[in-house]
Parts: sequence; C-alpha cells; structure tokens
Amino acid sequence: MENIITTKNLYKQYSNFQCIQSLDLKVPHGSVYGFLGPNGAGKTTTMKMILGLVRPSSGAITLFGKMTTSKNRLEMLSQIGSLIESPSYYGHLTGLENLRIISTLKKVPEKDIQRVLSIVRLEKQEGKKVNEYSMGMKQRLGLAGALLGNPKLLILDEPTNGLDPAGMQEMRELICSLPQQYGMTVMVSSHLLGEIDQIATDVGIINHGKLIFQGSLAALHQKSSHQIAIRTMNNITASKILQLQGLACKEEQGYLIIPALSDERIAVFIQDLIHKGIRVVRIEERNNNLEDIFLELTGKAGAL
Ligand SMILES: Nc1ncnc2c1ncn2[C@@H]1O[C@H](COP(=O)(O)OP(=O)(O)OP(=O)(O)O)[C@@H](O)[C@H]1O
Repeated sequence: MENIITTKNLYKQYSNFQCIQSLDLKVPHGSVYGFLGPNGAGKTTTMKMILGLVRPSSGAITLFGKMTTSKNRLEMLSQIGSLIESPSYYGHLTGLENLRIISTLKKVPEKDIQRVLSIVRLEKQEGKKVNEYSMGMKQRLGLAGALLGNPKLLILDEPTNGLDPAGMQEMRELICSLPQQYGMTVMVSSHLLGEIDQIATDVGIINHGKLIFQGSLAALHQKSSHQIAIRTMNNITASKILQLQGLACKEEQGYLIIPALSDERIAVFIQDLIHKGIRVVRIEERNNNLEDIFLELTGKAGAL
C-alpha cells in the first residue's frame, strides 16, 4: 500500500461557505506528512473529515487502501490515533489515571500504558495530577493517549501550539521518531513553515480550502528559486553596469540580488564589474526559504 490516506475530490460546505474544495490528498506510508496552511485554511476540518468527526459534503476518503464507509469506519478508526485541537483530560486525576480511562475506552490492555508513557517520557510524572502538569507535559500526555493501542496512523492537529521553544523541540523530535521506531505514518498540521521544514518528509499546502502544493519536502525545496547576492564597494554604479548588461537587479541590505545564472555568465559579469573599477567584496548563492516559496505559491504576503 503506497498511500495510507487518499482523499478524492473532497468537498465540505458550511451553509453558504465553501470550506474545502476538490481536495485530493495523498499521504504516503511511513511519512511524516506536514499539512501546512494559514489559520482558517481548512486543516482541522480536513483532519476531522478523515477521522469521521465531520461529514464531507462530497468526495471519498480511502484509509489503509480501503474506501471508508459507515460500516467499516469504526474498524479503521481503531488503527488511528489522533490529537485534534487541545487534548481533553481530567485535571484532578493523574496522568496514569487519565491513560487508564483512555485504554478502557479504546479497549487496549493496561500494559500498553507504560509503553506510551515511556515514548513520551512521562513515566516519572505518571502519579502527578494533570492540573499540575506544564503545558508541554499535558500535550505529551495527549500524544500518549493517541499512541495507546499502537496505531498505524497518527493524526495530530497543531501539536506544538501553546508550547515554549523547548517543548516544541521535544514534540518535534518525538514526532520524527515515530515512523522510524514504530513504523507509523504521521499526518501533522501546522501554520509554521519552519516547523514543517524540520519534521516533514512530505508536504501538503492548503490555502482557502484548496491544495496548492503536494509532494516531498525535497520537491518543495526544488521549487525554490536560487539567487546570487553580490556586494561591492559601489553598489549604485555596479547596479547600473549590471542593468546595462540586461540583468534585472535589486538592492537588499547592501547586496545586489540577481537571478541565478550559469557559472560562466556570472564569471563574465563579475569580470566586467572589475574591469570597470568596481571592487567586488562578496558573492553568495541564496536559496529562498519555505516562507518565500509559500508566498510565491499563494501570491500573498503575511499569509501565515
Ligand atoms: N462548524 C463550522 N461551521 C461553519 N464554519 C466552520 C465550522 N468549522 C470551521 N468553519 C470555518 O471553516 C474554515 C476552516 O476552519 P478550520 O478550523 O478547518 O481551519 P484551520 O486551517 O484548521 O485553521 P486554524 O489553524 O485556525 O485552526 C474557517 O473559516 C472556519 O471559520
């Protein structure tokens, strides 16, 4: 089975608001699939549709190679762990007691509790009341609950929301370890480009309910346009010389930015600058980061 989740022509309409349109997702087996999009793009709604918590207006959802129907949904859900919005827990009970309740609901043997506590590194705090947990510990407890029963697929909605930088890093490391160590596929949503860049193997970018990119993280990076940054002792004259050569060039923080060209053409331009008495002090190659790529894809600044 190549894809763990496939959606075909998925739509969700809320009264007169088209929330999700023509969504064709492909979440590869063993991937960490980063589902990226600005607030309100439709990430939570999509995840809820996959989990059977929201009914699609139309379209099909295939999980583990089987089309979901009302008959097989429960069986499929038993193989999925999820953390949608903030985890729910009983604050006056301990972490262990909370996990006991989930294990009973999921019909998972109690011995699995120690395994998941150790994965999320909460063994030492299992006897503490959840009201006394930090935000990061609560989030890890939520993940532990999702991991009970060793699901094949984990669906996590913005799992680092509200965490401090150390908590975020810990959660990211945990997520990255799951496919390698436990053979899981993880679909994780975020509005943080840098976060997806750090953890995902595959990416789906959604904006206004439509998928605007889907593929490997490497393929996304390949979309990045390279640029050459040149710093000289006289950028004003240098920019005129480059423009006379027909080269589009803009100045940014003391550097002249030109499109990436072949080494040969760059060498010719630099030689020309030097011949005309311009002292060149820096030449650097620059890649657009994911934020630039997102802006290129959506054509919108400040979208995330
Ligand atoms: N039950 C509902 N009824 C009407 N509109 C809804 C409902 N649920 C979500 N929406 C709308 O659908 C759009 C997408 O919401 P959704 O929560 O899926 O986005 P999101 O990408 O998860 O955003 P966020 O990062 O803010 O959680 C929003 O405009 C939201 O207001």
